[in-house]
Amino acid sequence: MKVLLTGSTGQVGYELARSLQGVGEVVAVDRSEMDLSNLDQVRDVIRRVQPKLIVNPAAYTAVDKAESEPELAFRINAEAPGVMAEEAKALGAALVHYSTDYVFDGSQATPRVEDDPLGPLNVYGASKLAGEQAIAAAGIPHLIFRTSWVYGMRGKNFLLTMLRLAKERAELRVVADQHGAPTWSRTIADTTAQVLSQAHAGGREWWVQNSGVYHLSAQGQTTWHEFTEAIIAEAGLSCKVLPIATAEYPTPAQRPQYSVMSSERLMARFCHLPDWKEALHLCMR
Ligand SMILES: NC(=O)C1=CN([C@@H]2O[C@H](COP(=O)(O)OP(=O)(O)OC[C@H]3O[C@@H](n4cnc5c(N)ncnc54)[C@H](OP(=O)(O)O)[C@@H]3O)[C@@H](O)[C@H]2O)C=CC1
Ligand SMILES: Cc1cn([C@H]2C[C@H](O)[C@@H](COP(=O)(O)OP(=O)(O)O[C@H]3O[C@@H](C)C(=O)[C@@H](O)[C@H]3O)O2)c(=O)[nH]c1=O
Ligand SMILES: [Mg+2]
Repeated sequence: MKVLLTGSTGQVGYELARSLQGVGEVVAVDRSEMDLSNLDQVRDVIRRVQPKLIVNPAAYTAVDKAESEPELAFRINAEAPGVMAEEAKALGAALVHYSTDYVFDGSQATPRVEDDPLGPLNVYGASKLAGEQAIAAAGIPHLIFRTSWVYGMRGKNFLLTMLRLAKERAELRVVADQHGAPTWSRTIADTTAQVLSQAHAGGREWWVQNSGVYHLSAQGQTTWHEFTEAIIAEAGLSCKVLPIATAEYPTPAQRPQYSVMSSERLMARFCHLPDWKEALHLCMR
């Protein structure tokens, strides 16, 4: 089976390029070959490759910058996935896509389930929600994995930022009133591969039964402050980490106060997900 993989230079895409090897023949394209802001090019590449499965971790992920580039964020995060869905429909292909905890407004302090009300607070979240909707509307076999606070040992992420800052500064000031679940890029890729091997075994009927949205986050919950303390401890560093309020760290984009998601649906149907601290330990080891 031919699999078209986007965003292979990103955190999740890099891991997927490895994890999907068992799923099929992977054709990985980067921005130079398929620029998601160029919708004609997205169409052309899919028509040329003719995949049976498209896996799309590529996205506009600069949360603060998106506030001043809403058109570009929507083109990449909403219109391009919409084009992928249309082309998948024409080819009889399935689409695997990724979304975010930032589709929730974070006003309720209990883990969100897939069908809970949505209400993104920022442009990035709104663009990702529009992408989900475009895919769902196409009526194709699809999986949308909503994940959160992604980190890993490569790419741009909070963990690497904090390790860098910890070496430059005597103390870090980090918000302690935003709650979420840090998720290792490798957990996302390996889980995707496991689900897809079940899909492969189940054939067409599997997609009819299982298409839809799934939360895919590490178990447990924390704050950016506590996550930073855990990173510093795992790295054996001794930098002080001061808890601050969101108001003390002003940013262009508003972020949800509580965006923990329940991954029970995914775990009940497919496989277990690790606790965030266990995964962090494995990642940093
Ligand atoms: N990062 C996070 O904390 C979270 C991410 N997600 C979602 O998970 C998915 C994977 O995210 P993650 O791997 O962390 O993202 P990264 O920011 O690590 O990677 C994004 C990828 O998208 C590519 N990309 C960006 N713009 C374009 C474009 N115009 N054309 C082609 N490729 C482009 C980047 O390419 P290049 O290297 O050229 O820039 C890169 O490969 C995304 O859907 C994201 O919305 C969900 C929750 C949290
Ligand atoms: C660097 C830094 C950040 N912060 C705060 C700012 C913010 O509220 C919080 C997280 O900062 P970041 O900008 O790294 O995180 P952010 O870009 O908001 O991360 C999000 O990215 C997108 C792509 C997602 O989909 C989300 O799930 C989430 O992972 O930490 C501090 O308090 N102190 C600091 O020194
Ligand atoms: Mg960021």
